Amino acid sequence: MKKIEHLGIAVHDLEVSNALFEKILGVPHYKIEEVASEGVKTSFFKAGPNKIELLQALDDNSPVAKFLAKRGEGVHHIAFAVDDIVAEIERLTHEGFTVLNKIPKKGADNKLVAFLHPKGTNGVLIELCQEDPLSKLESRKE
Ligand SMILES: CC[C@H](C(=O)O)C(=O)SCCNC(=O)CCNC(=O)[C@H](O)C(C)(C)COP(=O)(O)OP(=O)(O)OC[C@H]1O[C@@H](n2cnc3c(N)ncnc32)[C@H](O)[C@@H]1OP(=O)(O)O
Ligand SMILES: [Co+2]
Repeated sequence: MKKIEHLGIAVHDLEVSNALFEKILGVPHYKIEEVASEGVKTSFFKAGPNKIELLQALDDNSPVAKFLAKRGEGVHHIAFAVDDIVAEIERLTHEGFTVLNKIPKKGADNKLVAFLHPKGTNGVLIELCQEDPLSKLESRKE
């Protein structure tokens, strides 16, 4: 694990929470992105070298909707940056952690992501994030 890549915070209303976190952090969000495959709409802030990801559920089937219904708004996950997400998935699986998706999936902000079940991580949902090499190619095409 290289560093904390972002802190994910589940919110009911992205617009309301964008305004709140702009006040808290003193900077505007730099990106809003929907990740339909995860059932989330995200908003990103930079706080110095750190990143905050606000997450609103797109529908009731979203994992964030279930989290909000059960626990309300709050810290949802911690994401770590990794150089090689496939190797990390293999390493953590070998260590006995439950990796929720053995194949990395497309995340927000040009990342490939995977998640560890919180049951095996002291109740903290852990996300692994690797820069998506394809996103560099896509940005060159633009
Ligand atoms: C990818 C876009 C973006 C990015 O950064 O790129 C994201 O970060 S998307 C984030 C949203 N996506 C996910 O969270 C995917 C991984 N999460 C899941 O697969 C589920 O949420 C899962 C498996 C963690 C829980 O789903 P389940 O259907 O089992 O819900 P339950 O309410 O029954 O939960 C079971 C058990 O886990 C506890 N739980 C659930 N969510 C969390 C959480 N975020 N942090 C800590 N603990 C969590 C829940 O309380 C239940 O425990 P119990 O003791 O039984 O109450
Ligand atoms: Co995240």
